[in-house]
Amino acid sequence: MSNNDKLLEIKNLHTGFDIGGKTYYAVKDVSFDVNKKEVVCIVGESGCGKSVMSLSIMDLLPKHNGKIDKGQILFQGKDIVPLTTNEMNNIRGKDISMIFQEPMTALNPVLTIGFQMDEVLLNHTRISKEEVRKKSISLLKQVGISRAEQIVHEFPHQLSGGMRQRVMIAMAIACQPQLLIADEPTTALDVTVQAQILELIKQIQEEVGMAVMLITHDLGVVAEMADRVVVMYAGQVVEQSDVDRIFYDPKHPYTKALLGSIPRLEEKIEVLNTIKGIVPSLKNMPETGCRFADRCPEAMPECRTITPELGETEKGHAVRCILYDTSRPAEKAEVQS
Ligand SMILES: Nc1ncnc2c1ncn2[C@@H]1O[C@H](COP(=O)(O)OP(=O)(O)OP(=O)(O)O)[C@@H](O)[C@H]1O
Repeated sequence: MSNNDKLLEIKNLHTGFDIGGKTYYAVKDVSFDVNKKEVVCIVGESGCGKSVMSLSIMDLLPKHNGKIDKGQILFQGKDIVPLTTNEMNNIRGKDISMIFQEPMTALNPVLTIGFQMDEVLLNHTRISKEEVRKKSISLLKQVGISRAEQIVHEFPHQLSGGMRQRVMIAMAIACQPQLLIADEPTTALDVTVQAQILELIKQIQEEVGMAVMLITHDLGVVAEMADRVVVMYAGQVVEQSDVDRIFYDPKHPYTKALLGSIPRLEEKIEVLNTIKGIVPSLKNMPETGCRFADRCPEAMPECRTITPELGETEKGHAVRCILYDTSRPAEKAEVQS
């Protein structure tokens, strides 16, 4: 992979929240890349820092207590962390777009769909008002809305959840972004509609040639969509690799536990496997040792004293676990087999 293929490079990102005068990190030392035209899925349970990480990229952190403390976010080779609000407004919606779990919260309830669609194009392009409306209608058609000419005059509440998500996708792709960030885009939808929306994202990703960073806790979605997978736990990347190796050769005990909690059709299950315990809250994050140790079936005493680093086990496959830390003495390496 050459440097020219890299679209987004997140390097040692630390995003913290000020709570009672102390900074607590929801994202701690996160590094990964998204290459041009690829789909990278970010997985992990609720509270692992997936949303905070994507809001950091978009400069949409809550201003009153959230901030990037350290690290870089290179977009097309340029660090976007130091950019001003105005400079970020130019990038957001044009080069990087985002769709959220609940489109109703992202759409303005008192403005028509057409008005909101037109606004995106008017903000980022120089085409005339008539052209803008034509383009809005054609974008709505592109996302599978056949009554586009009528829909532009309707308000968000007049549409179903699936239709609203289609509108959000149309708005997100209006300016042909290089990167679409989709944060749990189907969680609020019925199962059949979920499949249609994922299919639509995949189809548009291929048509437009954009990269997609898809945040999900659903490994079925990952299997369907991902080229590469980044597994997050408690604000850190614990494993990343191409999708096949995540499913067929997972290394980190957390990844294995996530995979173990997927119900399989061929197995008669009495009790659904779940991962025991919960993701620690920001205030209860262990300062040293592995953050997963308390829930890890493979934990050893050293896991509570040695803080693991993310290291490559083979090219393109990185794991944050002392079982796979090749820089450690040989006796540890034996545990791997
Ligand atoms: N504004 C905030 N102030 C303080 N803590 C916050 C804030 N927003 C998020 N957090 C905390 O940051 C951590 C990571 O949250 P985040 O929403 O990124 O998790 P997530 O993996 O996206 O989960 P979900 O799938 O539920 O969205 C959590 O412990 C959360 O409580």
